[in-house]
Amino acid sequence: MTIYDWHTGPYPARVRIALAEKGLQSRLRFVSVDLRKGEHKTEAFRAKNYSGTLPVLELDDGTLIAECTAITEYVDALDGTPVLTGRTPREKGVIHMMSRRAELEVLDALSLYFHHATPGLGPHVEVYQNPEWGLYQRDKALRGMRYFDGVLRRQSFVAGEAFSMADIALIGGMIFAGLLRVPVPEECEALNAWYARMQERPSVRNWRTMSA
Ligand SMILES: N[C@@H](CCC(=O)N[C@@H](CS(=O)(=O)O)C(=O)NCC(=O)O)C(=O)O
Repeated sequence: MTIYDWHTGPYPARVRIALAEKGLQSRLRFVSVDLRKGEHKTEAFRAKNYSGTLPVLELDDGTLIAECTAITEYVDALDGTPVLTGRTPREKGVIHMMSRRAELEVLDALSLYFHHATPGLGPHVEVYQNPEWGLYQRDKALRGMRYFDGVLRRQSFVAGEAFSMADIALIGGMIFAGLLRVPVPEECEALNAWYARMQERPSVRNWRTMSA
C-alpha cells in the first residue's frame, strides 16, 4: 500500500498515528507530496483525490481512499488489535460522532483559519481567502477546545474510557494549534492534561519521523 502525505501535516499525522497504533507502518510506502509547491492541487494528483488534499491511501489493486476517517476505518479493519473505531454498534457510533466533532469544532476550524486568515500555503494555493471567516473559525476552534475540556473532565478519552480514532482526530487539532501558535485556553486543564498523556504514546511521539 502507498500513502501520499506530507511529513509535518496535522491530517497526515492522524493516519500515521493510527498506523503506528496498529503496528502496520512497515506495510506502507510513503510518497511525499509537497504542499508548499501546490503539488496536491495538480491535475495528476486530483486524479487520485478530487478534493486535492492529503493523505490519500492507494491500495495494491489501485483503489484510492482519501479522508482521514475513511483511511483510519480501513486500516482499523485490516488487523484485530487495538480496535480504534469501536467493537460494538454503539461504540462505533459514539467514536465516529466524537471524531467528526473533533474535526468540525477544532481541526477543520483551525485549517480554515490557516487557509483564510494567514498566508497559508501561499497565493498559488490559497486562490480564495476570506480573513474574517478565517478569524471566526479560529474563535470556533477555541470554543471547541473548551467543549472537549468539559468532555475530558468527565471521561479519560474523547469517546469514553478507551483510546480511539476520536482521540487521534483531536490530537490532529492540537498539533495544528501548536503549528499555528493558537494557544489552548489556560482554563482547559483537562484538555491539556489529556494531550500531555497522549504525547506519551510512542505513536504520537514519533509520527513526524515515520516516513524517514
Ligand atoms: N477532510 C480531509 C482534509 C485533509 C486536509 O485538509 N489535508 C491537508 C494536509 S495538512 O495540511 O494537514 O498537511 C491538506 O491537504 N491541506 C492542503 C490544502 O488544503 O490545500 C481529511 O480528513 O483527510
